Amino acid sequence: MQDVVLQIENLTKKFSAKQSPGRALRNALFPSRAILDRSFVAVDDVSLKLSRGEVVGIIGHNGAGKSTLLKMISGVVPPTSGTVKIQGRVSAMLELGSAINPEYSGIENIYYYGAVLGIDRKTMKSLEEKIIEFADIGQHINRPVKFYSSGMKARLSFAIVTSINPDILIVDEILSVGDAAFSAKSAARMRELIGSGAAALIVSHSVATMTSLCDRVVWLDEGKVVMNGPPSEVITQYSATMMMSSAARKQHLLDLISTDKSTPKAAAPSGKTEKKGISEKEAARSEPPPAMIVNNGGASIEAVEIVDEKGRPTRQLSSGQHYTIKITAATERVINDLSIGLSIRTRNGDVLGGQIYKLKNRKAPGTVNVACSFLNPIVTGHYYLTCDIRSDNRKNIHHIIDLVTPFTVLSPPKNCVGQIDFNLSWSVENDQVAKVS
Ligand SMILES: Nc1ncnc2c1ncn2[C@@H]1O[C@H](COP(=O)(O)OP(=O)(O)OP(=O)(O)O)[C@@H](O)[C@H]1O
Repeated sequence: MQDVVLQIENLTKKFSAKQSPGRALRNALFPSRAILDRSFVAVDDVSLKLSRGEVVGIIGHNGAGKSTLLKMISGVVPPTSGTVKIQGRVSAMLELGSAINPEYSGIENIYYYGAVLGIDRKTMKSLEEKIIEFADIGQHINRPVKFYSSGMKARLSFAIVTSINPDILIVDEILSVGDAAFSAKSAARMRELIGSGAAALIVSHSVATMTSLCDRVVWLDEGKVVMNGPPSEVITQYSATMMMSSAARKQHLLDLISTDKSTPKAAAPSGKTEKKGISEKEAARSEPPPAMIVNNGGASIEAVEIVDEKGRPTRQLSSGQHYTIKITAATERVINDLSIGLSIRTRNGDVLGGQIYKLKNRKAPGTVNVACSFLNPIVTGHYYLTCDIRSDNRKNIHHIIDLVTPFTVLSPPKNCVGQIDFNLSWSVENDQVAKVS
């Protein structure tokens, strides 16, 4: 297929676990009981295709092999076996700041990073102004990068790697490093590149990034592809394993890997997925699926949505405005002492706040619509809702849905720091001016 810009086949990376000096001495003293070096497989027989105009996300727990895979594709780490075929120019932003020289200034790094990407000085000179404008770090551009914050490094690196109009853009966890405004700007720049025919491979731990940017998501675990398919399906399964015990998780992953190999839809995911006339990316952006964690039956959360003051569903909130979270719950039988729990979670999974609402005893099965209104105190950022329904003084869990209804708060600048506007009321109580004699 001529649109394929990246094709990797059976890619494997083995690292050999280094012997510690203590182990070497022990082995020399007791050769019959020597513990030999064991090689460790970081990426295990991965095959993948990437076509023009496609954004593929890679998710997986820490140590799953995501970065090693990107490094092999970028040519930084040689594979142990397998092949990588690339059509066109690759521009990679790997571990934050890894291609940046900390002793050089931002400007000098434009040329240094350019050289790493194989771009000559003259071309980088013509891009310098554009890069500085996108990075938008003011006078810091003239200071050595060793004094930069991680957000500044991300801004500079992203500005450089996207300036050269690559055919394949490879980005490792950048979009969660910068602030909300920079994340939005980076996402827009990425869409612009994709619109002009590039393809992108991104690693992120952010479910929001995956659902809003990607056409397809590849889930890696212990170096193996567990699933490769539409973001909604992969993220739902991935999120579901998060709360499982390690034994249950292992079994679940084995089931998924075997299903993935035998299911053509999941195993051969090249090209875009269409869903009722709109792309999966659009579908996921407008209505991300619930990531179900626990479903013990009896009662369930059927829907969670945020509406503005006029009752319009929204995912773009502003600080200081009134919103209502509408929850639809259903009960299958008579259950007393039912309560609904609602919390707002950050993109890292931390709970920003939440509350429990006790429902009146229900005499028959049915549906109940609950609304909770609030004056939004959040200033900026990306968030999710987690909602549950429980009984018996919260001890009996019927249903938990996690990481649903992602929303963004982008408010006009105020004199606030942090995520919450406490709406502080300031006054001067005593202002004595020393008399000048
Ligand atoms: N140079 C190396 N030598 C030995 N082991 C390595 C090396 N690089 C990575 N590994 C190991 O390979 C495995 C995969 O690492 P990798 O960085 O690719 O994971 P990851 O999915 O990107 O993790 P994270 O989400 O934490 O960044 C890990 O167990 C890591 O310790």
